[in-house]
This record gives sequence, structure tokens and C-alpha cells, in this order.
Amino acid sequence: MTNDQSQLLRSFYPTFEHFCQNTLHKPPQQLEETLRGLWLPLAMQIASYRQAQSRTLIQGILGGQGTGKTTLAKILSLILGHLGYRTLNLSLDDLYKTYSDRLALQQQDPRFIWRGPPGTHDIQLGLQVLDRLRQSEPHSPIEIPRFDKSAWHGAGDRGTPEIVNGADIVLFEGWFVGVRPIDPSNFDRPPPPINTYEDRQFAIYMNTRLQEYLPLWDKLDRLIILYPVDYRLSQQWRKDAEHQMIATGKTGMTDLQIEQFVEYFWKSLHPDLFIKPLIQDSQRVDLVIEINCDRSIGKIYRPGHPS
Ligand SMILES: Nc1ncnc2c1ncn2[C@@H]1O[C@H](COP(=O)(O)OP(=O)(O)OP(=O)(O)O)[C@@H](O)[C@H]1O
Ligand SMILES: O=C(O)[C@H](O)CO
Repeated sequence: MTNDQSQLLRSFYPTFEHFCQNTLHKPPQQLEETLRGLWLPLAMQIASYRQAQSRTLIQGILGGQGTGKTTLAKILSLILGHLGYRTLNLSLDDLYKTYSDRLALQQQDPRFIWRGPPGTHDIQLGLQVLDRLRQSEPHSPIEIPRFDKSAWHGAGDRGTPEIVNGADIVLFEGWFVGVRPIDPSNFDRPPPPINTYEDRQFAIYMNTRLQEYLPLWDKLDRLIILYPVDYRLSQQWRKDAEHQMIATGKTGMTDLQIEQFVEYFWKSLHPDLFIKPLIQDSQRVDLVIEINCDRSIGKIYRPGHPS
């Protein structure tokens, strides 16, 4: 640990303790290693990238469902705030089409059974928001869309927007932020749960819809990946998050609904087909963070340098 990191650790520690107790509901000692080994150095790295450019930095965070993107963005934003940077967290989920627009979409194409896959987001809205954040004058208010996952019994809807006066750093996270279309030959023998003819057709279609998101990914200055040792861990982690939400008194999905929901995501953009190649892609990805089964941090490396 460098001197700067040790100093930051000391001054930030009370906020970290509060975060562990109130957000993660875990004893701080359990997360101290993650704080030292990942959160503090990563925040300092992001701060240095911001310093090296003259406008808002857009830091992408890619990771499957429940891999901890929101949590990572929250703690990074606390550390960066502590360092004096105005940091805004934006999720791909915040760009979902409204509930009624998604119902209309489903009527046109019944394969859009849930929110989530390419086609269910308002890309223009995302472009507008990111452009405004990138160009913002110090005091011009910007409306940030916010998605409420508990609305409509867990189907979710756009909630009240947040008004901000610009940001120095934007942490833009999502389950396919930065993910690009792949060669259609990958669907000749797709992995489960892409099992039936219809599954394959849907996966091929989703790959084409991904093209529409590329202008959004062009706004990213950097991209990090949260990469679980096994993508199937998403099932349990996504359930944990929903249970936590329900425990706060909100409505949410049942376990069975979550299982189908997560499987639907795998059918639309399978992690092995879409995320695995990115962990080798040093042109598009800056850092890979492996997540172990117990949620501890595994290897952290630049793409293509796993040891
Ligand atoms: N480092 C961590 N240690 C322990 N638990 C964690 C950690 N990170 C996240 N969690 C827990 O895992 C669950 C999922 O985390 P989170 O909501 O941050 O994931 P996500 O990737 O944003 O999910 P989604 O794609 O569904 O939005 C939550 O219950 C959260 O409290
Ligand atoms: O809840 C959702 O919409 C998915 O988990 C993606 O974040």
C-alpha cells in the first residue's frame, strides 16, 4: 500500500464502516481486504484518469446480474466524493423504457417477456444524458432518469428523475455495458440454456439489436469488467439482491421468477459468448476483476494478462 493509500484508508474508514453496516449488512472486518485490495486503489486510479482529461470521465462497469456493479459503483462514488470529485452513478437499468412502452413492445414481439435484453432500453435518452454530462457547464441542471425495480410488482418502471448539476466522474454500470455484437457463427452450436430452435433465433436477433447500443458505448472513456468465476453464480446473487429489496418493505420477484428472469438474460446475451471474449480484449477493456464464489475478489488484471 502506498502512503497516499494508507492516508486515504484512515480518513475514509468511518464512511466505509457505515457503508458495510448499512448497505451491505456485513461486518467491516469482512470487507477490509476488498477495501485495501480493490476499492481504494481502483478509486485512486479512476481519479487519476479524470485528472488526465479536461471533461467528465465516463467509467463503464460491466458485469452479469448480481455481480455487484451497483455496490461497487456506490462505494467508489463514496471514496471519490471523499477525494473531492462529484461522482454520479448511472445504471443501464435507469435507461429502461417505461413500463407502458415495454408492454407495447411485448405486444409487437411477445419474445420480450421481461425487461432486460437489447431493445428494452431508451438509447436516445441515454445518449442525451451522457452527452449533457460530458458537456455540462458547472451549474446547468441535468435530469437523470431513475428506474424503480419494485414498481408493478417487480416488473419495474421509470421513477422520479434526479436533478444534478453536472459531475466530474460518471460510473455507468450495467449487465451489458460495452458488450458488442459477435460473429453469428457463434450461434451454430450455442451453450445452454439456448436449447431450442426458437432460443437460437432469439439469440441471433438479440445480437443484431446490440448494434443499436454501440453509439452509447462510444461515450465510455474506460471499461472494467466484474467477472465471476462461474457466470451461473448470478442466480443466487440476484436472488440475494431481491430478498434485500423485499426486506425493506418493497415488492419484488419470487425466487422462481428470478430464476426464469436470469435464464432469459442468458438466452439473450450469453455470458460465455459475449463477456468471455472481452476479458481478452485489451483494446476495449482496461481491467478485469474476478469475483469468487464467496464474493471475495480474485485476480485483478489487464485483459490478456491473467497472472
Ligand atoms: N463485495 C460484496 N460483498 C458482499 N456482498 C455483496 C458485494 N457486492 C454486492 N453484494 C451483494 O450482492 C447482491 C447484488 O449486488 P448488486 O445489486 O450490487 O449487483 P448488480 O451487479 O448491480 O446487480 P443487477 O445486475 O441485478 O443490477 C446484493 O445483495 C449486494 O448487497
Ligand atoms: O433487474 C434487472 O433489470 C437486471 O438484473 C439487470 O440489472
